[in-house]
Amino acid sequence: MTEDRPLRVLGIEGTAWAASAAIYETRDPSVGSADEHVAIESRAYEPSSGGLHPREAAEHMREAIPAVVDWALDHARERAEKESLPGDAERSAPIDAVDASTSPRPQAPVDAVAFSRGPGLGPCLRITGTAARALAQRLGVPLVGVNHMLAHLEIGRHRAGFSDPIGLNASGANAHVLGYRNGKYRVLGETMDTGVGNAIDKFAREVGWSHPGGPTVEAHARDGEYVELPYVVKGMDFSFAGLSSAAQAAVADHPVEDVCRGLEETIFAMLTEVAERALALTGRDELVVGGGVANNARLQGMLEAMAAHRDADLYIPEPRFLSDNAGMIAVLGAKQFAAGDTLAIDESAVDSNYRPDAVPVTWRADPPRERGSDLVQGAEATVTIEGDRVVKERVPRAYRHPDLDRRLRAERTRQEARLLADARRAGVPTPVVRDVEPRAGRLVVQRVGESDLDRVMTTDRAARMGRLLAGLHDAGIAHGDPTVRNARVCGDGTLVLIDFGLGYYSDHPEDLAMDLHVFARSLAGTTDAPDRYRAAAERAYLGAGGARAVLDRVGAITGRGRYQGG
Ligand SMILES: C[C@@H](O)[C@H](NC(=O)OP(=O)(O)OC[C@H]1O[C@@H](n2cnc3c(N)ncnc32)[C@H](O)[C@@H]1O)C(=O)O
Ligand SMILES: Nc1ncnc2c1ncn2[C@@H]1O[C@H](COP(=O)(O)OP(=O)(O)OP(=O)(O)O)[C@@H](O)[C@H]1O
Ligand SMILES: [Fe+2]
Repeated sequence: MTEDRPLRVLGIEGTAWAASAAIYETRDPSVGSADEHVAIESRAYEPSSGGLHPREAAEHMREAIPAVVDWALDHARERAEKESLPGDAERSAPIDAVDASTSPRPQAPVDAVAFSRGPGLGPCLRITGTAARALAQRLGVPLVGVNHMLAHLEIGRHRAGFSDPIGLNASGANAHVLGYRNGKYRVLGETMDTGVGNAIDKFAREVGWSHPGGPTVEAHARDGEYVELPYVVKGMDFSFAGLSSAAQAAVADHPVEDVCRGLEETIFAMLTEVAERALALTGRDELVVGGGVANNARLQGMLEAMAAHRDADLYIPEPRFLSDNAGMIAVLGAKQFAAGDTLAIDESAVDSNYRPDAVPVTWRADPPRERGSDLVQGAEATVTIEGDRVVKERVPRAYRHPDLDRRLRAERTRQEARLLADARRAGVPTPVVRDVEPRAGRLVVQRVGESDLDRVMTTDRAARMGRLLAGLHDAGIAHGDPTVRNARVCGDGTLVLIDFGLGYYSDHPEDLAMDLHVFARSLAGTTDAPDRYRAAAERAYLGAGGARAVLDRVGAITGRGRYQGG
């Protein structure tokens, strides 16, 4: 902003439970700071019983949105009156003499109105959208449509001053890990079923606790002993459905405090693990977190321990920016407004399934891309090269409960050794296993290849990867994590598959399809021509026995990340 008066943006949030409005005032929305001005007013909807009822929530929005917006406008007017404006002639110009796109806020207290366009509950979104449109028109200022999920992460990037972090969204209706690349935020991993907050809230409701259950579960977990529950991570995707039902069943045999502890330990270890995998895959060293569940002290502690372990910078926004709030909408709205990313009223429809990776990112530049050092720091193991051997050690993870940690390290080491050998016998190139000590989490294998695939990706190599997966699947093995970092390229161009730690035996199309999905995801997160590589791999994969059925499932998985409210 070059003018001497600041930019002031009104944000409105109303996707599910929080009716919220905020005023963000700044001289430069590309630079955040801890003392910048963000004023937020929110009214929470409390369900009469059970979980969120969309109709009731919409009724709440109808009542509360006008009230919080009035509060925010009053606040903006007070701020505007305090501005010293020597010679600010345009402020008093009549509205119709000024082109709102070049010189906004002729008389209005704000320069733009930003609103949550989705994802969220349809009836709530429509009320919020209508309010935002009416207000922008009445004030004669532009309207900005904000993706709620990106707002959850951009507020952290903004306040931290990070340039290119990985983002972990831990909210009620969602759970995903995002990384920016070439104009879009790419989904690196996400829940295969419910949102993380919903999974916890559902368990809490079954136990008879009121909504939202997250804070109640947290309070009980503090006095609990860990109990084992299903831990499901596939590549960088994860699942909570089986976990929720197992936790409900476990209440019959264990004190509820213990089940709460098991639930938290398991769910948050899954989220921390995928966040770490995303950092390792993309070679980044900054992490931001967003969403209501990120209020949880145990999740925060796990992420802190993980980040410290790998020397990454972690930023957790203050609580008022974690749970749904209009402050994050106003801040991202201001960035979009400054980039000219505004909406025509007749193109401003809300979208209850608005995916974060569907948003063209107008407000930030591409960072310089380099993969730092050659030091090998996998997501879960330390890999040491000793001559023609590679020693892979699954070192204990301090963020995990010791019982869960022991179990995962031993299981994965044992399974990896078995699958490497079986794949090899089936004709799929893998390193020869020299030694395995599951309890120590230690595996010694033959050193293979000259480079990881991500560094030397070509269409031909993508096709080779497709053929290797076809061979593996014909042998009844799902790799579990076939990213571009888990294939090695030899001098003659052939590929060798490594890292079977998440692999398992299966011939279900859904499981096998996950492999192709994980590979495609990793292409989008690390290369510049993901669609071409993906097409080449899938074409080559057609050589596999049940290829058609598997490829059909891949399509279904890719389209799966829908908003699941309530
Ligand atoms: C689309 C939008 O409407 C939705 N918003 C949303 O879910 O509200 P949010 O404020 O981000 O998160 C609410 C969730 O956050 C959980 N939560 C709040 N405090 C918690 C705590 N201390 N521990 C665990 N969960 C907590 C609640 O139980 C609830 O499930 C979303 O972002 O997915
Ligand atoms: N047999 C091998 N020969 C040569 N290099 C290897 C071998 N095994 C592993 N590496 C190198 O070490 C890196 C990490 O190994 P691996 O993927 O097995 O560990 P990880 O911790 O499970 O990693 P991630 O979970 O991030 O994929 C590989 O990307 C590769 O560069
Ligand atoms: Fe949210």
